[in-house]
This record gives sequence, structure tokens and C-alpha cells, in this order.
Amino acid sequence: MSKSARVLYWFRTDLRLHDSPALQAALDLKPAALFPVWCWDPNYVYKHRVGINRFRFLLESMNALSKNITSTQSNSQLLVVRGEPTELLPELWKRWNITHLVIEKDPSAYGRRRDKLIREAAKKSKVEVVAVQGHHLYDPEEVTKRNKGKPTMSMSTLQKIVSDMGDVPKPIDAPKDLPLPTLKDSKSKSLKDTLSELARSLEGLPHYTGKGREGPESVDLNSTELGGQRDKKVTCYDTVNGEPSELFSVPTLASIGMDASKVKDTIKGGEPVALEKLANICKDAEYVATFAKPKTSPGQSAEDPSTTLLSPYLKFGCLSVRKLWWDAEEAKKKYKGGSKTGPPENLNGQLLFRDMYACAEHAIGDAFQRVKGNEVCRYMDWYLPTHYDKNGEVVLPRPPGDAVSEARLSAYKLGQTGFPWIDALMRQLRLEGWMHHLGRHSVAAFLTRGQCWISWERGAEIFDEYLIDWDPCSNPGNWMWLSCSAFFTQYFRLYGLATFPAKYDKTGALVRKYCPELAKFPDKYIYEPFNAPKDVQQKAGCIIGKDYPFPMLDEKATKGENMERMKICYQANLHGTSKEVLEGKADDMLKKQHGFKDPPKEFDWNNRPGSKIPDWAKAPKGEEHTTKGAPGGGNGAPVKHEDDGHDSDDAVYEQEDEQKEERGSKKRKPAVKQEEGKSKKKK
Ligand SMILES: Cc1cc2nc3c(=O)[nH]c(=O)nc-3n(C[C@H](O)[C@H](O)[C@H](O)COP(=O)(O)OP(=O)(O)OC[C@H]3O[C@@H](n4cnc5c(N)ncnc54)[C@H](O)[C@@H]3O)c2cc1C
Repeated sequence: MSKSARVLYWFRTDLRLHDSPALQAALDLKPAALFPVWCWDPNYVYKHRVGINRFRFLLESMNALSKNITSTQSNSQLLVVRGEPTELLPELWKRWNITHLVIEKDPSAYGRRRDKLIREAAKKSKVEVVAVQGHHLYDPEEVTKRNKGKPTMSMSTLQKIVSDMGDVPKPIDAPKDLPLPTLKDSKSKSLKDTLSELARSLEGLPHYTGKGREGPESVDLNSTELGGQRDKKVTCYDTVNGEPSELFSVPTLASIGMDASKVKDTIKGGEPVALEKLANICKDAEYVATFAKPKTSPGQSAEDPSTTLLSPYLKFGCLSVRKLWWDAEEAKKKYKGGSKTGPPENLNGQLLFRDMYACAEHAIGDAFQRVKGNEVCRYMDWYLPTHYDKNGEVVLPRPPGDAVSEARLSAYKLGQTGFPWIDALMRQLRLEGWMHHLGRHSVAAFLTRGQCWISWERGAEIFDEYLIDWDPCSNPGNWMWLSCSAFFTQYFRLYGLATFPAKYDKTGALVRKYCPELAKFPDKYIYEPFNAPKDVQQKAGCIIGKDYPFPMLDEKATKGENMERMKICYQANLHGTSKEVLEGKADDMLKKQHGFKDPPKEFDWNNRPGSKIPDWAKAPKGEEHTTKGAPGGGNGAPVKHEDDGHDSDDAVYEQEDEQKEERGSKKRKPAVKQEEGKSKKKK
């Protein structure tokens, strides 16, 4: 390769130096200079729903990467520039005499749209673009091509396609050296000199103001729609190069308007933490060789998780998924007789699920995130659907939905539903930014087909705000799965709100941790404190309806009603691209068929959140759960539950069903067979 190659390496999805195929491609160009750039895109700060925990984790990961670059090449670091990539990058490559732009292939629909514009600009400037994927086991573009443009709607489809693509590539080591990020006529002798020279080269570049588009002037950063948790002025765009802080430094939480003291950093970001965690996991060959997802427990906290808790590191690419794949393979070999479990339930199988959703999203594009326009998503007449404008942006402020569903959604988000299992999980999510997979199952099924009949889009938006590992493919994909909108069809399987958690943890440790107001209840009532006699409540120091809310709905009644609705929706067989859906006639059509009252039945909203709810679990200002406008009516009596002894096994069944499907078993057939992709849909 030409000695004169000058490479701008644009970090986006893979915040690491180990096993980065794109970085390797950049080094293979044998560049005379390499500029490791991060473009701090206002799209994420102003338009996306990123909460404080995800930002915190990202900033930690960026700092760790920068440090890692400096320890590999003492006169280099991560060069963080602030502005819109489509505007800023062309300026950088002009001023830094760049010949090649090397990028990690961003699989998301937003990333692909943005990269198309960048490629066009690069072509005009005669800058060669090299894009290499390293974020998944297999390249979603290639898988989709091999699947003739169709989405991968099952594990077996994915496995069939990749069986012809060879083994997952083996990981490559981190580079031992990196070229310097110096200008052509540089006189620099130190990192400080280099940064000053680069800063001078960008003089005169206007900083991002957002003028003329949706930006700082028009967006309410404190609205819950945008992560909510901003209480300070956003200053990170005041300059392009980060001044008055260190030149090209990583922004701080304060500079994006967030208060660092409000986060609980249980899950720390960065490549070194990720590699250490992976090494510790793989040291335990038995754990890896016997890993069976359905047997892991959602009742354990993030401090002591029963699964790997590697998802945040995979999300930001602090950990290479290929390294995880191969290290797990190696660990299994060390266990007596090798692996005891297989896909989809083993660790490698989990990674295949991740690829399955990425490849499905690649085929569907932007519509994968929503119901309307999404060809694989079954249509249900959910309450509170999200509305999109013609540019695909969420319509804000939202048209008001029915008062009961609005109040239920707000209580759900804050962890104040009156169901301890749901509340503990939602508070854990809000506080720590993570939740065990089976916990996600519980809360997603509860919000949608189980109890609330609220659109999965709204639940996915809450996850988008709070999850550290939020992923544009896995999040909507799993929400569709859990709401039986796509991927999974067995809507008659539900999670008992007390029976399911009790199967994993009879003592309710997670509830005691995240709902401390319930901590003194005896085990017998920990998941159903509303069934505890008054004297037990008094002894526990927590009166239901005063110190902890009454359940916001009747579990059994809603379950029965929703099951009926699901049946009718499945029979109608409408999808996001059906004519009736696109013309807005589907809801009336379905309502006529099931005849249920809309809005939902009233419930007792009196005596909502009590005084013992800890401060961090309370609604931020302006976001309080309100009883105003919500129906009063009910008598406040505790809801009676019957345990049908069936619900609690569902998560396990789902995985078993997957496996049986793989083996072609006829057992546990779905109520209505879901066809893959586009076939058999009413258009
Ligand atoms: C409603 C819902 C929403 C979800 N949203 C996300 C999301 O935004 N981002 C995300 O990474 N995962 C999401 N998941 C999948 C899964 O819950 C998390 O990946 C997992 O809990 C992460 O914990 P872990 O790293 O300990 O997982 P482990 O069980 O240790 O699995 C290892 C890795 O495999 C991958 N993986 C495992 N299960 C899945 C799955 N079902 N789908 C996709 N990848 C999987 C993850 O990358 C995970 O880190 C969602 C699941 C549900 C039910």
C-alpha cells in the first residue's frame, strides 16, 4: 500500500483496539498518519432517547479507549470532535489531507442512512471509503443478500444461511503500535503539540448550533421523550474541539446537561473492564460449558448476575463478539467431555440471537422499530400506539391516549404498578440500566399482551431511554417476540406476576432490594403484599394503598380479556403493511370483532404512591404519576389471584419450543402458525 495514505479512522460501533477488523484494515493501508476520531453526533444528544446511564457508560468507554490508544502510541489519543458528522468530517478530511476514511460498518438503519451521505461527500472529495464489519458474528448485509433480501425470522433460518459462510472469523490481537495523527508539515514533538496543531487547523470552523433544524433551540431536553434526565445547560457543542476543557477530550456528563451524582455506576464501561470480565467468565469452564439460558435466574441483581452481563460491552463494541464466541468455545473444551448445552440455549446460541435480530433489521430497515409499515409485525389494536410523521420521526407532543392506559404506562415506567416483581425490575432498569433477560420477558409481556394491552413500541421506547445495552435491532426484535407480534406466536403463555418470580426466588431478594418499602414482608406475601392481612402489613411497616400502591389492574381479568383479543387479532392476520392498517381502519375492524370496551375498565387509582418509596424511584419533576383525570371508581379491595400453576414455566417453554422447532418437533404448536417474512399476509 501507498506510504502516503493518510487515514481518518472513525470510531462508532466498536470502542476497542482488540479484534477490530476495521482498525486492522486501516493499518493494512500502512498509513503515514492515522487520526482516531470520534464525532460527537448531536443526533444522539438532541434527538435520541438516551438516558443518563447509557451516556455515562459511553463516556467511560470513550475515555478508556482514548487511554488505550495513548498507551499504544504515546503521541496519540481519541480525537473527539463535536458536530454533525455529515458537516464536520468533510472539513476534517480537507484540512488534514485525508486520503482514506475507514469505518466500522454501522448496521443500524440510522447509521446506514448517515453513511450514505458521508460516502457521497467522500466521493466528491476523492476520499476512499473502506467499511468493515466487526460488530456481529456475520455481516448482516451478506446474510440478508444470501437470504434473498428477506428478514431472518428464526434461529434455524440464520443457522442455515451462515452454515455456508464458514466459521466465525477468529479474533485478531490489538495493534502494538499506531501511526501518529500528524499534519503533513507537522513540527510536533509531543501529544500536546499535536493537539494544538490539530486545533489550529480547525480554526474558523463554526460550532454546532442546531439552527435551522430541530436542535437546541427547539427541543425540550428535560422532556421524558429525550432521556429526561437533563437539568443543566448543554455546553458540549460550544466549541468543535472541546475547549475550554482539554483539546479533543471526551465530553463530560455535565456538558450534556446531566448530573453525574445521580447515577449508580454498577456497570462500568470500557474495553479493559470488558476483557477482564470475559476472562473471569471463561476461567469458569463449567459455567460456560453448562450455560443454559432458561436455567439462569432473573432474581439476581447486576452485582451478581446469573448471565454474563456482557451486553453493554457488546453494544458499544468494547468487547468483540467474535472474541466472546471463540473464548467460550475454548472454555468449553476445557470442561470434562466438552459442552453440555447447545444452541439456542447455550452462550454461543445467545450470540446467534443477536445476529438474528441484526439481520432481520437489516432486511426491514427503519420500519423494524415500529408497528405501522413493518411487514413482519402483526397488528394488534394496542392502546397508546406511537405515531410517526412522514420523515419517520415520532410525533411530539403525542396525541393524548385514554387516561387509564396513560396512567398505567406512567406507573409502569416508574416502578409503581403495585406488582412488586414488575416494580422491582423497572426500578432496577431505571437505576442501573440493565435487567436480566427473563425479567425483560416479564415486564414486556405484562405491558403488552399480558395485562396492559399497551403497544410494544411504548415499552421499547422506555427501554431505549434506560438500557445501557439498548440496541436498534435486539430491542424492537425482542419486544415483537414478547408481544407475539413477530418471531414468537404462543400468546397463551404468560408470566404469573407472583408464580414466575417465586420459581426462581422464593424469598424475593430483588423485590427487597429495589422496593425497600416492602422489605419486611414475609416471603409468603413478598410478590403479593396486597393479599397480606392488615396486621401483617402493619408489622411489615407498609400499608398497601398508603406506603406502596394497590395493584393497578386485575391480573387474571386482564389476562383473560387480552387472550381473547390476541385470538381475534391473530385470526384477522393483519400486519404493519396491511391495507387496513395503512388506511387507519384496522382498529375499528378489530374492535367490532372482539367487542371489548375501549378505553379499558376503570380501576381504583386512589391512594397511589406512598411516602416510603425511595427518592430515586420517585418521578422526576414534571413527570409525576398523576391521579388527576384518571378514573377513581374502584373499591380498592385487594385483587384475588388464582395460581393456575402454568404461567411460571413460560420462559423455559419458550426456549424449549425454539429447540423443539429446531428439531422439527410437532409438540407445543403455536395457536396460529406464523409464516416467515412476507408470505401469507393479508395485504
Ligand atoms: C423486551 C426485550 C428487550 C431487549 N432489548 C435488548 C437490547 O436493547 N439490547 C440487547 O443487547 N439485548 C436486548 N435484549 C436481549 C437480552 O435480554 C439481553 O441481551 C441480555 O439480557 C443481556 O444480558 P447478558 O449479557 O447477561 O446476556 P447473556 O445471557 O449472558 O447472553 C450473552 C449475549 O448474548 C446476546 N443475547 C442474549 N440474548 C439475546 C436476545 N434475546 N436477543 C439479542 N441478543 C441476545 C447479548 O448480546 C448478550 O450479552 C432484550 C430482551 C427483551 C426480552
